[in-house]
Amino acid sequence: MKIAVLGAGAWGTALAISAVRATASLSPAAAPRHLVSLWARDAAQLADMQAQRVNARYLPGMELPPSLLLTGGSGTSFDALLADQDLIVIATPIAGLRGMLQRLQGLSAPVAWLCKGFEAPLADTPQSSKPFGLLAHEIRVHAAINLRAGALSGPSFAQEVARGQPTALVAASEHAEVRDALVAAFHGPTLRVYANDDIVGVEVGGAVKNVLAIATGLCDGLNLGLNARAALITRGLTEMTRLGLALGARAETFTGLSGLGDLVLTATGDLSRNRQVGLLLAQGQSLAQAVASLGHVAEGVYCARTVVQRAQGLGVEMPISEAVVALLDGQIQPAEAVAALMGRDPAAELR
Ligand SMILES: NC(=O)c1ccc[n+]([C@@H]2O[C@H](COP(=O)([O-])OP(=O)(O)OC[C@H]3O[C@@H](n4cnc5c(N)ncnc54)[C@H](O)[C@@H]3O)[C@@H](O)[C@H]2O)c1
Ligand SMILES: O=P(O)(O)OC[C@H](O)CO
Repeated sequence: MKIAVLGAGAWGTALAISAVRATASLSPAAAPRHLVSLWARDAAQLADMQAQRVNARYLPGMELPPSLLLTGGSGTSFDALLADQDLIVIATPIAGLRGMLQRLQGLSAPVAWLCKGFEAPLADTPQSSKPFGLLAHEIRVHAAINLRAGALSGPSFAQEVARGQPTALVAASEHAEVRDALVAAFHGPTLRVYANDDIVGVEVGGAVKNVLAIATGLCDGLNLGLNARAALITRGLTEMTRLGLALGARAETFTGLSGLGDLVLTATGDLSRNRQVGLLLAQGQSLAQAVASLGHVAEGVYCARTVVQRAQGLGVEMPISEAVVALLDGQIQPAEAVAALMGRDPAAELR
């Protein structure tokens, strides 16, 4: 297959490396499985990657296979890159998705995005017509309705995928040919790709787990204990599921890779940028300091308010996400967030 990956951050680079690799062997000299192009927005970063054959800014220490084509630029060179691809993968944060989809309008190749989150509400849109930030598949409806597209999601740290460590992902789309293209592109000896047609559930899971990972990072940074962490993860899964069901998702998706799977990984794995934000806030850093020290996007910081707004609009209770928003907005201190959650009235576990 010919595959173009648009965005040379940590995750786009890792998946590009993975798609080139034909076997479990990490030898850069092995024959490539697919013809893969990695497109970088930043000219200086592109030049550096071409010179060093490493993405030192976003995925240091991982050699780029010789057959991986490194490219950049816009205008006709961008159009030429897209002209004859079998799959186009958008590897930007959700903030860049709308612009990318608009540039891809009219293409017939399947398109997939990797971002997990809700788009921030658009500043120039009247409150009355579109008050909430959107999930990625909702952005597609607004920006490029004719594209056949979907999401590649699930529990996956870029560094582990680039190293060829065993990982399972989920290819989500209402279009079977998009799911099939993602499986054909990425399923291999070290990466299993499952298909799911519940894109709403997969995207709610991927977005909300980032907010919950901030909460568990905070919990662990405050040394509240393993009981507290297990409680946060479990009750977090409940509130994620409630929002998903209200948005039209299927319940089973939340016990799958993009629900429980990604929540466990991100809430407990120190490679998570969202968890790191919680850990740094617990140390007394300001949100600005925590975000600046990461150097990578932590989507939960940007979408927590939208998660809560959409839940409130649907009458869905999300107390953990609400506490994260109050904390990120500086309305409460970490210890007060804990007190607010523990001080809630008794409730039935199942409602
Ligand atoms: N890193 C991971 O392990 C991982 C795994 C799964 C999913 N994701 C998701 O993938 C998305 C990208 O994450 P990442 O880790 O690669 O981020 P990153 O911070 O490592 O890199 C982001 C990349 O996107 C580019 N970019 C930023 N804004 C852009 C815009 N408006 N238009 C075009 N390009 C833009 C940057 O130049 C950079 O190359 C996020 O939504 C993240 O939640 C990441
Ligand atoms: O580093 P995070 O917190 O953005 O998480 C990365 C992936 O989404 C984990 O699946």
